[in-house]
Amino acid sequence: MNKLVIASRESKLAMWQAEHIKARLEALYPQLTVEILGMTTQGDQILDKTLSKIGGKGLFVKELELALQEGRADIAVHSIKDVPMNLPEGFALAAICEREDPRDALVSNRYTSLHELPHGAVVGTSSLRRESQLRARFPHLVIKPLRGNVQTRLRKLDDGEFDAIILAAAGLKRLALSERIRQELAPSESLPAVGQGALGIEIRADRADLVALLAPLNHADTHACVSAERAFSRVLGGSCQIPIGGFATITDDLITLGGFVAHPDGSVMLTASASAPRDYADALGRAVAKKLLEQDAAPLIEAVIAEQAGK
Ligand SMILES: NCc1[nH]cc(CCC(=O)O)c1CC(=O)O
Repeated sequence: MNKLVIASRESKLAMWQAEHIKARLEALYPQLTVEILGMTTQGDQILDKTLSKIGGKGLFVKELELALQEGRADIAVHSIKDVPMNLPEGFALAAICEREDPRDALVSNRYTSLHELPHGAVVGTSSLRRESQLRARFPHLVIKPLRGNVQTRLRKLDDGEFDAIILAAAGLKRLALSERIRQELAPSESLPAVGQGALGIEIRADRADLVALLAPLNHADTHACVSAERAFSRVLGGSCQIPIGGFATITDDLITLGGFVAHPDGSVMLTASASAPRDYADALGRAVAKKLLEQDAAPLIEAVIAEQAGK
């Protein structure tokens, strides 16, 4: 193989990620030419509705998968956070790359921490996960929807529409915008989204030729943690239609996974955690999900989905 095409969304962050993978592949394989095919997805076009109402994460990956299907591209680079827990038939994740900072970050032009935000302060986020955790701890804040790519969200903050916004630290760091971060939120304050901060490389499942080529991009520890998180979310039907978070760390080959599901208003917050050896990542994810189901997560999730559909 002497030429490889990467399918990517066209946002600055997605392009940074694609360029990053291109540079890594070219360093590994000096004879390989890597091109980037930028494309707009439905998720990028529909900005007036929250993701949970327009069909969720799949909208960011479908067009890229079509390019793989039709042979216009060989691999697709995604924020793994945006990749549905179940890939469509015929696709596979060939690598999960080393995680950037997994935390959520507070960005504001006036306040330097969540605790400083006064009664009635307006915080922008369209993530039900971020919203539920904020409302549970800070019921005096007003949460308003905020969509668009990272630059769009920062512009809306700077235009004065919000007192603060919450973004993933990883996206800001990759775009060299870390100076915008006022506070990194510890996982105990804002449990990250499943897969947050990690990149996933998707291929057509029949492209066995790519598996060995991409193997050096896989990061074993990140892969183990993200597998546990995704197995957890998969059991609970995780998507951006429900407030759900899952975050795993690994030390000495032992993975520790914490997860939650909640009501968007923060009135109910079910949490669970467990540890397991690295070879049992999927089983660990399922076990933590089972602990939540034992706390009656299923009727909560059902009620939340029904409420969201009615909005
Ligand atoms: N939902 C959009 C999205 N998908 C991936 C990232 C960047 C961080 C990452 O790689 O997880 C973001 C932006 C954000 O949540 O602030």
